[in-house]
Amino acid sequence: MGLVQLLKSQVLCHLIMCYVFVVSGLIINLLQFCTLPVWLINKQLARRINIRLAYCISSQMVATLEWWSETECTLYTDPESFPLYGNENAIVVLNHSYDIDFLCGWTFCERFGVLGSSKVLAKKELSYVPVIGWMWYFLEIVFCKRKWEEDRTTVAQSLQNLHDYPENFWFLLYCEGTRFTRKKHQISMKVAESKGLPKLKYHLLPRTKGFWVTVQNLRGKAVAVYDATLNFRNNETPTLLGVMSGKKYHADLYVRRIPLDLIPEDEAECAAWLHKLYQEKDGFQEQYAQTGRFPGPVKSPPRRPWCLINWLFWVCLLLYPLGLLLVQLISSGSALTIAVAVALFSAASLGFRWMIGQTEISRGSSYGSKAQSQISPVRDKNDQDPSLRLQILICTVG
Ligand SMILES: CC/C=C\C/C=C\C/C=C\C/C=C\C/C=C\C/C=C\CCC(=O)SCCNC(=O)CCNC(=O)[C@H](O)C(C)(C)COP(=O)(O)OP(=O)(O)OC[C@H]1O[C@@H](n2cnc3c(N)ncnc32)[C@H](O)[C@@H]1OP(=O)(O)O
Ligand SMILES: CCCCCCCCCCCCCCCC(=O)OC[C@@H](O)COP(=O)(O)O
Repeated sequence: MGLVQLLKSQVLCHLIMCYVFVVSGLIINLLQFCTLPVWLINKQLARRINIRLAYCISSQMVATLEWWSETECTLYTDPESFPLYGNENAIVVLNHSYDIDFLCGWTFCERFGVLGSSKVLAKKELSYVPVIGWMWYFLEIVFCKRKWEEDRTTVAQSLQNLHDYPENFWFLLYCEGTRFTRKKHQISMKVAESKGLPKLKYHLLPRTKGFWVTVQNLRGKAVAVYDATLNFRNNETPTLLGVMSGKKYHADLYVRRIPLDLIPEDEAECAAWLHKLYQEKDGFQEQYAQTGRFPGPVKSPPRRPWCLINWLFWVCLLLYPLGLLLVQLISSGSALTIAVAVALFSAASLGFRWMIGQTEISRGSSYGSKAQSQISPVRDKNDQDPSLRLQILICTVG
């Protein structure tokens, strides 16, 4: 291990990175809060300001991936679609199998110039995460409780609000609804079996309602669906801590552009369309497992310097006051002051670890792994015949 690599793997380095990220993030959150009056006077201006402020936060994580860990991100796509990426509004459908799949998604957003404006259908719990979750409020991110009866109106309304959004954005949908684990996979395949759907090997059974509501409500605004399938070379299982330790990963992303007009409007047909899409995605993953590559030519956009410049700016700005504080602390010689500082430092470290934990599949939710979370009583009563209901219940409990 070289000296630089050794340095990158040090906990102290990670703490400094987290310090810069959190303190700069909170400053930006505050600036975002200050845009509220602008919102009342000129909504589009407030949105444009918030896009740039959000970029200052998310691009720090992208810089960590691209410049610190030097992870390679390769794009497989057809050359005709390539010039359209970043120049139109699109719905992105991505597999949800890795701790850092969202970060790879962000990297492509950055390279196509839509990082600040990009959106996601995110679980409500993420809105409480400081910095990222708070930033998302001002970006008009669509949150869901993963309870359809509650989500159907709120999600549709939030999507409608995006119709006059002033800049191009990608709207990310993880149709699997939760991250892949063996247990969740087993359960979702039992659900697939009970619905007479073909089994998937590499994906959870997609949840179709969020996709349908998104497509319906973004019609006229988004023009395409980008079917994106992500994998990592050599069976790598990347983590955020790995990235922060300077570990270099190799991500491969296969993207197909599908015009939105080709997607059926009818809910049942749209659901069937999505199930078919996931069977195709599974096929691509199988090909990747066999050959180590996705179909189609490679057309990778290069990394851009802006996220690194932004990161260096915040590092320079925030390390000086931290150093000054440490010097003053040590020279104060007061045991009480030092004890308070140590306590604060420990609390901050725990907070940073909790934030990083949000990205870890091993600390993920139980959504999709319990029978009760899958069949709501209302839908149960209206949508399914009793024998099918019983069958699913037996399958999921079993
Ligand atoms: C050129 C480059 C291109 C691309 C680059 C790639 C990407 C970049 C793009 C943008 C980046 C932007 C931002 C990224 C940054 C950060 C993102 C970080 C994370 C946020 C992600 C999340 O939080 S994921 C979790 C939240 N999202 C979702 O859940 C979306 C999917 N879910 C749905 O659509 C759901 O339907 C719902 C949430 C709307 C409602 O959920 P609910 O559970 O209430 O209802 P469902 O109807 O889904 O469930 C019941 C039906 O499902 C059947 N069932 C039961 N058990 C299961 C099971 N285990 N698996 C599957 N299905 C199951 C059940 O039988 C019911 O069936 P019905 O037939 O009645 O529907
Ligand atoms: C410079 C680097 C400093 C890093 C500091 C820490 C940053 C923490 C950022 C937290 C971002 C959280 C995004 C998590 C995205 C995610 O993947 O969410 C999972 C959900 O989809 C599904 O959840 P689940 O049902 O639990 O699988």
